[in-house]
Amino acid sequence: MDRTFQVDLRGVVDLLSHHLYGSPRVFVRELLQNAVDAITARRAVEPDAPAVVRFEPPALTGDGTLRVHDSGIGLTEAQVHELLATIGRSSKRDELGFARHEFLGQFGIGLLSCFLVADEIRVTTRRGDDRTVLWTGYADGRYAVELAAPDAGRSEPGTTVTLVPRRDTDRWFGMPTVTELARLFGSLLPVDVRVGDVSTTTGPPPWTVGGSPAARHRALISYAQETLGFTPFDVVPLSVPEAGLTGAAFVLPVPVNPAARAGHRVYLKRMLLTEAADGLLPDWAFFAQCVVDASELRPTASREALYEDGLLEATREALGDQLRGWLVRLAGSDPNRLAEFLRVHHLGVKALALHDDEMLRLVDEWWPMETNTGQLTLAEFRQRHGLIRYAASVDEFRQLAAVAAAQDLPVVNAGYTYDAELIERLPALGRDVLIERLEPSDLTTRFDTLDPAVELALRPFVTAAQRSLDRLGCEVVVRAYDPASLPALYLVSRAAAFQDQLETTREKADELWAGVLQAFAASGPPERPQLVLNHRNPLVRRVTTLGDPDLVGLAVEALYGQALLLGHHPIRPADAALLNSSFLGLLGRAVPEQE
Ligand SMILES: Nc1ncnc2c1ncn2[C@@H]1O[C@H](COP(=O)(O)OP(=O)(O)OP(=O)(O)O)[C@@H](O)[C@H]1O
Repeated sequence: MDRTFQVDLRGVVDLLSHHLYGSPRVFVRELLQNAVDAITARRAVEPDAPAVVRFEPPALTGDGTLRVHDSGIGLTEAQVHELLATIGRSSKRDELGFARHEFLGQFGIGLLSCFLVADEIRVTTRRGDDRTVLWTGYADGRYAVELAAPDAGRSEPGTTVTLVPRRDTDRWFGMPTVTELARLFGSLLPVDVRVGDVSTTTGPPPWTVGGSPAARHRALISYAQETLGFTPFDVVPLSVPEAGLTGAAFVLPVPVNPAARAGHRVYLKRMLLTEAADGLLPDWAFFAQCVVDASELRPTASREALYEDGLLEATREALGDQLRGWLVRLAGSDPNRLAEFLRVHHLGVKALALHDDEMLRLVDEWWPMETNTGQLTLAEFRQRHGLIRYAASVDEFRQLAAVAAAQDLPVVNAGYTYDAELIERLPALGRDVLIERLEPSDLTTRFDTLDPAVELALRPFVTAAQRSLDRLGCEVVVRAYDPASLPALYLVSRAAAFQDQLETTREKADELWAGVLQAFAASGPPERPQLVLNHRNPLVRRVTTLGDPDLVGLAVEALYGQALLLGHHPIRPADAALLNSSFLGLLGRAVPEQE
């Protein structure tokens, strides 16, 4: 024999309150939604029927209950039995079980949310000229239906829902709370919602208000100030017809952490769904906060988030296109504003440019980068210098920018977040874009070698100098280069830097790991870092002519230490010890001994 499931209503209410809804406050929304749907249904057959919903909190009813009156379609006795007594039954789905387009509700559980705050729900309803029906439901699952006496029925069609508050839920029934919640959820609804005699609806969404575009823009700016709490950098109108979506994206006036962005305010059929929707815009668009109203997007059952489906995905893409279009238009019409925008949101735009050619072009053309020939956009840099040579870290740029400039070698500082990856992606924009990462050791090839006679004369000096730096794994070279004021430059090729790091790690690692790391070590003689002394520097010249080998050692060590410091190179313990001993040694020589 077939049997029917029994439902323990207390269990279901517990499920709703702890696992579905974020807060009991949703009962106001569900009541409002049912009233609006009932009005929609009535006006479909009776277009001139009144469209009023009125909340009466206990302060007005005087009997401790909250009542909500609507001028909706009402229910017949048969419908009361069918719809109110079965969880999950809804009049708002079609024969195939799909949510009907014109209604807010669809799941058939909304009324249950009232049990989050009430022990008893009474529905007094009249459909057309039918007798008024009274339905009373209790939190324990019992319900009763009766017909009102002919002279005690409602005077007009419509429904009144009465909630008898549960113990300890008073705070949800105060006049200010009910008013605030009615405003929050329903301020844009196309019906007149009142709490007592106070209207809580403000009319249509501000982005649909007629008038000139400039007036609408101003209205949206004040809307953002009042509702979102900031003055937007700009407002972008949004529209996605497939989703029945209209709205506006407010470009944030300050940088935001992409990971901690604020959600979007989403209305479905002009009823607030959430103030913190996720997934409405593509991730990269974290510089905008949207307020939208959509008729076709679906809510999750809790009505607190958007349901992730193909339509939401297509909508997200369309909204992304609209924001991208705004950016591109701004570049064309108001470059100064665009520069201002980039100053605030460059990180977001750059993150986007990693995958998007249009955005890459925007960065290429408009984002000023630090170079050793001043601030330039990459496009300007290419125009002036052809090849984009870049230092991939800020330290590398600092070490080499001035020296490279003196060798007429323009270099871009690509050490900031995303910059190196963006430059490496630039050739995607056109085959004529040439890029090259600066290799520090290449600089030496630009320095002038010395006259052979001079070189020969310097040999004893170089041998002495090399002896003192051998234990540090550094090679001493003498060249002539600009600027003459720079006595020495410490150059380390990327391969050598890697070997260096490997060596340090190997010293610290245990035997097993040291063996593993050994496998990475380059075969063949390692490329050594170089200390390139500048023969154009007067002090260096004097050092090269010193007769005392000890003093040569001290001087070269001091030059080595200074080159390390100037170039922001890492200082190893051996370097620090050397810096110390060379400084004290030189000081000892400079200060004559007292007899
Ligand atoms: N104020 C009202 N006037 C007329 N009918 C109502 C009213 N409130 C509820 N109903 C009827 O009761 C049914 C169940 O309501 P309930 O709020 O539980 O679900 P729903 O609105 O259909 O869907 P959802 O769970 O998405 O809100 C509704 O489909 C509607 O037919």
